[in-house]
Amino acid sequence: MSIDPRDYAVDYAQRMLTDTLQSKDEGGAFQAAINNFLYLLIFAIPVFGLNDFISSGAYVSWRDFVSKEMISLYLRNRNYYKMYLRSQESGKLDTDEIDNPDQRICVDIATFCRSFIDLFMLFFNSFVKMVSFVAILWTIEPWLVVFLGNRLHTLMVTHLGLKDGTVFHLTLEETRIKNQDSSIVCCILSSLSLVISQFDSISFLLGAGNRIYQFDRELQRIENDYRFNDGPNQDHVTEESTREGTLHRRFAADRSQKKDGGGQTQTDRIRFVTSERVKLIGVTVMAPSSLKRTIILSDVNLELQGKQRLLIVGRSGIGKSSLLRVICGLWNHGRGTVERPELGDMLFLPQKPYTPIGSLRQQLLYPREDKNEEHYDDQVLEKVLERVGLSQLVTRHGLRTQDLDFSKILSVGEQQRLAIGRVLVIKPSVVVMDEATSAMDIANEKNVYEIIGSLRDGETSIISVGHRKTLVQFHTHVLDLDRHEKGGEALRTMEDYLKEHPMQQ
Ligand SMILES: Nc1ncnc2c1ncn2[C@@H]1O[C@H](COP(=O)(O)OP(=O)(O)OP(=O)(O)O)[C@@H](O)[C@H]1O
Repeated sequence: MSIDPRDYAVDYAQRMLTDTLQSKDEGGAFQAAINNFLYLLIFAIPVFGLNDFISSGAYVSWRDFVSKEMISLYLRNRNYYKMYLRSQESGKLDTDEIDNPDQRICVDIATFCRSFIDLFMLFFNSFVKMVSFVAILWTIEPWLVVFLGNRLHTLMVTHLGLKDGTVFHLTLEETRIKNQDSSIVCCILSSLSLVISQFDSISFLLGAGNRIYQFDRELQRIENDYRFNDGPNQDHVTEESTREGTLHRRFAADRSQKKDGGGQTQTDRIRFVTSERVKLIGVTVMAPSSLKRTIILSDVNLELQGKQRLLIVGRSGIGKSSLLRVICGLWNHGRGTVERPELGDMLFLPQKPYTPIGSLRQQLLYPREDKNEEHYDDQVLEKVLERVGLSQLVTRHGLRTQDLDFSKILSVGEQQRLAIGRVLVIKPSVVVMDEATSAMDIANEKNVYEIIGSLRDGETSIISVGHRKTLVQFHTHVLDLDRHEKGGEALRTMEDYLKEHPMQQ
């Protein structure tokens, strides 16, 4: 059953024409009907056009706003990476696994906004139409409204089991009213049965809404963890705390005890302090399981000066990646203090870089926020790509032209070089690399370390984890976690380390 008001307007005009033809154009009624038809067109075209314009405009603006908010929350404070880690831990933690975050942002928000606006317009139009038709009916015969009220109830029930045509005939026969009245009955009936006819759209709306709600709730949870455990308040904790600071810490302590059923205390959180250099003081790293606190590494001490490049080595599973996550503020489970620059001044490069769907330019600017984007010149970015050996990508895809899923287009080695391009854009004071060159050939790996070594006049510190022997030549110091496990001095110069491990050369 059609419920588009345009159909009813056309039906109404057609019926007027038919009536005048049936009455054999008494008194120039046909000409009047033609004129009415023309007036209706002149009035209806802009009104219906405006209706579409407003609903499409509302959809685009709303979708744009919600998507930007979600993207900003997703990318802020490395939330995307924390979400990825949480999803891996979901078997061990009481968290929901959030699948396909990109799809939730791209598709679910669009589906939700579109369905909501379409349904809203539909219900609104139907409501207005029903009220106006009831009013028309009232002007024809007031008793019809009361009579039809009772009949409509029966027809609504019948409608569930009958085809539209049958309902139409039933309506005609039962009410024994004129053509106009019967079409009014159909209108009212279709308005009332809207929820049934729109059942699919309502299901889509609820499904998409639920997926967005889950995603948002998980992001808020991660964001709260950041605010109370890794965030700026915690970074600048001093003994002479303000009232606000005291409250924040008390809240964080209450919260962590509540969350871990009292099994974890405030002392099971690593303290972060902003500093120019990376320094670890008595850092113990724990696995983020809510049930059992397994210690991965205990009492690690380390101080890294500018120009120093640290390679973290040790057997598989000893805790190299976990230590990097702690340094970058992705994990805070454990004890001790981590001093490090502001997170915005550090760049963490995992083995498989995150490539949000977008243009080549957006890949390079990630994780910089949108508002800073225009600050970067296209030519500068093209030079960056040239330096990491990816200038052919500009010819192939353009810098701004296409939104692409680069994780499917580029090889892992190329994605890793793209991530190095981000280092050139951001020029951080500390670069943390977790097997970030593992898929590159030797020449590209050498080029990458030379590039990072040349940043900030060589003042950029590097902390790497990797198993390849070739990495030794690019680092000045080694943190040997195997030695640390045996109780020996873990931090040594590369020279000393190589005396003991000549095979690594
Ligand atoms: N989310 C987690 N929850 C519980 N345990 C974890 C979690 N992530 C890592 N672990 C455990 O912590 C230990 C250290 O893991 P990590 O990834 O840091 O080792 P790694 O030295 O980097 O290993 P590899 O060289 O193989 O990459 C491992 O025993 C691992 O199983």
